[in-house]
Amino acid sequence: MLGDNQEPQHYYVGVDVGTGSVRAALVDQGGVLLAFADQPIKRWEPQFNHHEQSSEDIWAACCVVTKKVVQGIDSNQIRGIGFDATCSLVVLDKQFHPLPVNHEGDSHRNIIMWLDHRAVSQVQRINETKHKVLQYVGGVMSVEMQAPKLLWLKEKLRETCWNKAGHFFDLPDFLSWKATGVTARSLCSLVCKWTYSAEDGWDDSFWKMIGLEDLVADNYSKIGNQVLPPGASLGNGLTPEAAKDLGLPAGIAVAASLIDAHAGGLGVIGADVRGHSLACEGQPVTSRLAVICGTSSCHMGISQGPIFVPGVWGPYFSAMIPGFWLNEGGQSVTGGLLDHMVQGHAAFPELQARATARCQSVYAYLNSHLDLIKKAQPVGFLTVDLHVWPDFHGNRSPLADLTLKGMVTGLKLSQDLDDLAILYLATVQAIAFGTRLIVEAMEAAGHSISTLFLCGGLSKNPLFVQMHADITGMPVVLSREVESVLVGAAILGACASGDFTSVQTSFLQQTCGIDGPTLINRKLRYQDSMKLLTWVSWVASRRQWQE
Ligand SMILES: Nc1ncnc2c1ncn2[C@@H]1O[C@H](COP(=O)(O)OP(=O)(O)O)[C@@H](O)[C@H]1O
Ligand SMILES: O=C(CO)[C@H](O)[C@H](O)COP(=O)(O)O
Repeated sequence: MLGDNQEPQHYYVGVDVGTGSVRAALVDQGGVLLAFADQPIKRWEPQFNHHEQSSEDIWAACCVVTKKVVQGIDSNQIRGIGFDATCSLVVLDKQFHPLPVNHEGDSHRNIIMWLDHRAVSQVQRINETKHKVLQYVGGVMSVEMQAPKLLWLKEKLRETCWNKAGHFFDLPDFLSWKATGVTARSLCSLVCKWTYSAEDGWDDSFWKMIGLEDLVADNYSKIGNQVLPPGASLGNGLTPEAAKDLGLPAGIAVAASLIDAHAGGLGVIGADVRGHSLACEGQPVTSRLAVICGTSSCHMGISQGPIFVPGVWGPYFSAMIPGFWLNEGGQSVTGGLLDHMVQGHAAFPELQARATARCQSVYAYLNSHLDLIKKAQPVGFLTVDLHVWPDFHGNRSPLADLTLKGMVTGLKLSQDLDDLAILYLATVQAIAFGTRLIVEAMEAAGHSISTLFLCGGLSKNPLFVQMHADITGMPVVLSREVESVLVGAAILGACASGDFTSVQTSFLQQTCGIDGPTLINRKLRYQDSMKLLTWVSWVASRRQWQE
């Protein structure tokens, strides 16, 4: 029961749609996460580099997890809901029904996923235009953005998809439409993936130059001509139909969404770090780099003015934190690469059996196995002659080259569990070196970064976190709340509810306190510098060879 002076408790729901699963959380007005649920989602790869999903499957998963987290809660106390999602392309017809994005005509598969690389020829032609909008995506458009995918649909599926399409949504905007019936797009998705400018709006000449003039003729109604800042309240809130689906009251506030990496950035970048003797204490928030590590890793750095970093997406105005410019570095597969390397190894069945016997995840088992095999030797020595080049799915940043492939040097004939553990370590190190290259490119262009703030599934892996500290030489901060991406989504809902005036004044500060033990040793240790020297000379020789 509430005491006389006690305010009634308010709750917010955050929903995060990642590549592999959908998660939801119930968060209170102090930013504390009270309930969590997750649910896997389907994914199809009908041919190499084509990756598809289903918007109906994803919405159904959102409903399952939301119903779970609000169970037992008085629905009158739930004030708002926010969504974030991967920046995948959802295609619907004029009546909002799913349209196929594949040659098979399977309309269930109506999403071209963010990591889909089918539009290679289209993105090459877009980049050849050297249009000025490309300055705002790091100088080179990525095949993972929406314009090349739209062009692919027009060129390859004109009859079955393009001519019938009524609505192309970024997945975060699809979810807010599904919840409210409002087709307004978030500034975040349009600026980051669709070449929209927060200051100047759409650039007609770009769309005409790349052969998508029909979108202009239609006044952009298919891709968005009403744009709202993330966290803005949409329409009349949750529709009765969506409310029934989600198990929430109709009419509660629904926020304009964020892309998942941006929700993670919002969830961690404002952390209150006082009292931990960190370099960033007393420094501006622009000295922090949020690194959101899931299937991919995204490196989010903000600045007061625009900074143009070759090969790093942006600068994007107000796309993550209102009033700040954003640069977004990225590695297209990180968690996805670790899963690929580990699951594809001959010793994987043995690893799985041993991890299951100990009730551990395969990664926890591998980390303890590395502790055993390194014995008195420092961990960096284990990989002095084994190197991984991690661009198995091209290089997003800073080389911005989708044609790059992965590589492993130093392999032997043996394929036992020790070899698997060492290959896994070398892969983690290669990913961390990738982050270092991105940080160096951002700093060379004018960013001044002193501290990394990690979140996402990979931040639960202590080896991954430690290697990022060792290899970048920077302290790594982890939020007390592990599910920071969901906190970011809930911040949107809190903002839309009107209980807070902006995303900055929501419970950002309270939420992102840090734990003592999560502060990571910032010193490069000797063993790691051994690896550093060999890797850096290997990278240098590989670059020479490419040139
Ligand atoms: N407890 C854990 N320990 C180690 N790695 C983990 C753990 N949980 C998740 N991961 C890694 O994180 C990745 C998934 O992260 P997640 O944020 O859930 O991804 P997504 O948002 O892309 O669905 C997996 O590829 C896996 O490698
Ligand atoms: O490009 C993106 C963000 O800008 C993708 O949405 C993101 O990389 C995919 O996220 P995750 O790896 O967590 O599933």
